[in-house]
Amino acid sequence: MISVSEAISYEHATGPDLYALCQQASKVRDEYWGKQLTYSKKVFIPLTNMCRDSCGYCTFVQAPDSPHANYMTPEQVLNTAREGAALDCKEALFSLGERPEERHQKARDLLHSLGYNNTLDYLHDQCESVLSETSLLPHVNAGALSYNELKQLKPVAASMGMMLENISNELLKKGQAHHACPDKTPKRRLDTLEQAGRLDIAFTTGILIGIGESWEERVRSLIAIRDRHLSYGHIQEVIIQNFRAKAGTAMESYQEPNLHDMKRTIAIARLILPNEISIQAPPNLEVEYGSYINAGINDWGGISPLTKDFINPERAWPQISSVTQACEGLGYTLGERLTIYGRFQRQDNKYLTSNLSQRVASLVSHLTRPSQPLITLVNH
Ligand SMILES: O=c1nc2n(C[C@H](O)[C@H](O)[C@H](O)CO)c3cc(O)ccc3cc-2c(=O)[nH]1
Ligand SMILES: C[C@H]1O[C@@H](n2cnc3c(N)ncnc32)[C@H](O)[C@@H]1O
Ligand code: MET
Ligand code: SF4
Repeated sequence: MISVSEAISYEHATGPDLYALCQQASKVRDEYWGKQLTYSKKVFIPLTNMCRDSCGYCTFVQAPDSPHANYMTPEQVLNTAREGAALDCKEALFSLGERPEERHQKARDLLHSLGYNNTLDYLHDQCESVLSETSLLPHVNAGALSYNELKQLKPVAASMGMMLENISNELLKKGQAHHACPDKTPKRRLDTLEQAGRLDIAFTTGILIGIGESWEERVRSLIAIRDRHLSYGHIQEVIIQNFRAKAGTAMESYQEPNLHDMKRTIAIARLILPNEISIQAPPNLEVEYGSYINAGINDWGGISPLTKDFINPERAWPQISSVTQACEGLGYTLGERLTIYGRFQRQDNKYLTSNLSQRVASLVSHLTRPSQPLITLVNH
């Protein structure tokens, strides 16, 4: 494992130094994960786009006076899930704004008309409905949650997630990405990781890069994730996500991270985090996403044949056949996985309630196998 000071020393690595770093990370990936990359075939369910936070980079959030500010109805949720199931999707990704009812009257009114006082109760029931009415497995990405909230959701979600974003307190200051965002304080985000660990929830997290943090803060954020995992063993994947500047946001003119920065961060993540944690980077936020492979990723995250990426709606998903080609060109195969990784799926284990465990087991047999048989060269 790489030391903190060595990781920090790679801040400006380019040329041969960056190449060597990526080679080292790829070797570690190949030894643990082999020559197969994965993705999860999913539908996106943006349950509500209202939020009490206002992150400087976000276009997902809608102000309450916007005609687009809404909650999806139970019918819309089920229709999306059913259409996804018909297209062979296995995951329903619930992604939503945080506690909008604590700030906006409109959110309270809409929730009341749906019969609820609280977004997370509504989320719980919509996950339950997807579970009982379709074959999809819910994955919940609802931001920072308390112990009791996570506990309430665990029986209706196969896995959950929340991007740590970054542990930098500097980002909370005026003019910075997380100013006046109560759910983006490093304290609340780290506490969510901790509570998910106590509850044995297979958990996805990650860092958003290029939002005003320093390289050292990026490294320290990865170490903070590693430390929570070393206590509980519950982190299944870490997403390295590149900030994309969006028109109309506070950060519309902010510099986006470049490909070198992404590769450097992916490679450092692979070397900092324990091998069993999957390293994921999205293929729709970078034209040259194929070069993430040689930096050490083993997963592309969710890809949808039906719904757009509502968080980055201007960035279309590549065709799955294109991702397959990118993998094969570098000697890798592409295979489908479930939202909960294999390591957490064993029957009767602590990560899944028994009904979820059965659902997971039956879906495993329907996964699309890798694109082509692996040809192994044997050295005598
Ligand atoms: O399509 C997206 N999927 C996102 N996903 C879903 C991801 O692509 C996978 O579907 C799941 O992680 C399942 O492994 C997230 C999941 C999390 O738990 C936390 C953050 C994200 C962020 C995104 C995102 O920006 N866009
Ligand atoms: C769900 C996740 O989406 C990410 N997210 C939100 N806005 C952007 C953006 N402009 N660019 C890239 N990622 C973004 C955040 O990391 C959030 O936690
Ligand atoms: N609001 C949650 C978060 O920021 C999830 C969706 S972000 C568009 O973590
Ligand atoms: S990124 Fe998430 S928490 Fe921040 S404003 Fe958007 S929806 Fe809200």
